[in-house]
Amino acid sequence: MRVAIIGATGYTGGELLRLLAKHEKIEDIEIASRTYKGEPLFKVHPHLREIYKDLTFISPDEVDSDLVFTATPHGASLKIVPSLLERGMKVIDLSGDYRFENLEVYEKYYKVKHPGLPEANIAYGLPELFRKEIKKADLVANPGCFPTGSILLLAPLVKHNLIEERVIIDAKTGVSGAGANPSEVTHFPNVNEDIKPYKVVDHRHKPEIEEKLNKLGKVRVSFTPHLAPITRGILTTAHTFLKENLELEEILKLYREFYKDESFIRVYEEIPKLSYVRGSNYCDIGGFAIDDNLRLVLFSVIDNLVKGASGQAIQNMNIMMGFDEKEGLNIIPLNP
Ligand SMILES: NC(=O)C1=CN([C@@H]2O[C@H](COP(=O)(O)OP(=O)(O)OC[C@H]3O[C@@H](n4cnc5c(N)ncnc54)[C@H](OP(=O)(O)O)[C@@H]3O)[C@@H](O)[C@H]2O)C=CC1
Ligand SMILES: CC(=O)N[C@@H](CCC(=O)OP(=O)(O)O)C(=O)O
Repeated sequence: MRVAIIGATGYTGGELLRLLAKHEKIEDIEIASRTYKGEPLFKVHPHLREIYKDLTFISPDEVDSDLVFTATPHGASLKIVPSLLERGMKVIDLSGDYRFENLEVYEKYYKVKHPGLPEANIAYGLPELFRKEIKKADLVANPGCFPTGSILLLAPLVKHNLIEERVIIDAKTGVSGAGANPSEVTHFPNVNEDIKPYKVVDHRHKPEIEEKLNKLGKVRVSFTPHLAPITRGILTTAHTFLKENLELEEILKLYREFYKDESFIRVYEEIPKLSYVRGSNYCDIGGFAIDDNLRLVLFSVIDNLVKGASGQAIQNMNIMMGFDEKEGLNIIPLNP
């Protein structure tokens, strides 16, 4: 199979290349960039030197593959994706441009005018919940990194109607979530030895989490992200209130049952740590605790560049193409 990556110079593009190098079904890869056309891959991704021989960047409009990963910023994907679909290519878009069914919500949070959804089978690419739709899709909207950790963390409780409508999600993210372009916010002295809340009530992942969880049950989401002095990883803490008293064992059993057939979800009693999933496609869920106000608190961890982006994109490709879902993703986490 022939795949292309547009935006291959970025962090998620580099991570796609790292993972695709071990994918048995990939015969050929095209890498596209506006700024590095004609340059060899290792100029941008020196860690991939010798792994891909003689691979050079082409221009995005030269791409001609069976499937294209658009690892481009929101707004840019809106301009690139429709013509790829028209030319008969399948697309997995890593931006937020095709994640929303309600385009008014997209426009409100992204401050970008949406031209409308293309005539194509579009699926939200969270395999654990939407595998059937992904199988039939021509265009998969790969989920945001925070939504991946948050939706997987809360789905069993919402689906089984066990919690009150309002939930609070507090998440800490690594700096690679902001992409490869440095900024004042991501400058080392501004991040190091500090933790900074940002977009405390209006982050664009709040409505994404809400729209998708509402397919399972009624829920209203409050979400606050924090930037932490780490490179990779998202730790998500959810505060929920149980409708009735439940034993922790019952909740753990419910989670194990809900995810029993899922290769990339691990459920356990202990509080999960970022290092348990670093570099891998796992989402670990654990640390369940209930206080005397019936607050149930629980945690998830993912690697934002893997399950939160490129690993999940490959999982989606595997489903779309009928490959083994784990192909290319048998990665053992890097602990510590
Ligand atoms: N980083 C993360 O953890 C996650 C990122 N995402 C999403 O994935 C997408 C890629 O993210 P990430 O790799 O971090 O971003 P980067 O900023 O690291 O890379 C994006 C790449 O897109 C290309 N690009 C930028 N603007 C345009 C444009 N107007 N037209 C065509 N190409 C363009 C650039 O390549 P060049 O200049 O060489 O053409 C750039 O290297 C984004 O939409 C992001 O929101 C989603 C989940 C997690
Ligand atoms: C640290 C940091 O800045 N993280 C980014 C994560 C966004 C992302 O990667 O997802 P989208 O594709 O939805 O933009 C943020 O909070 O906006």
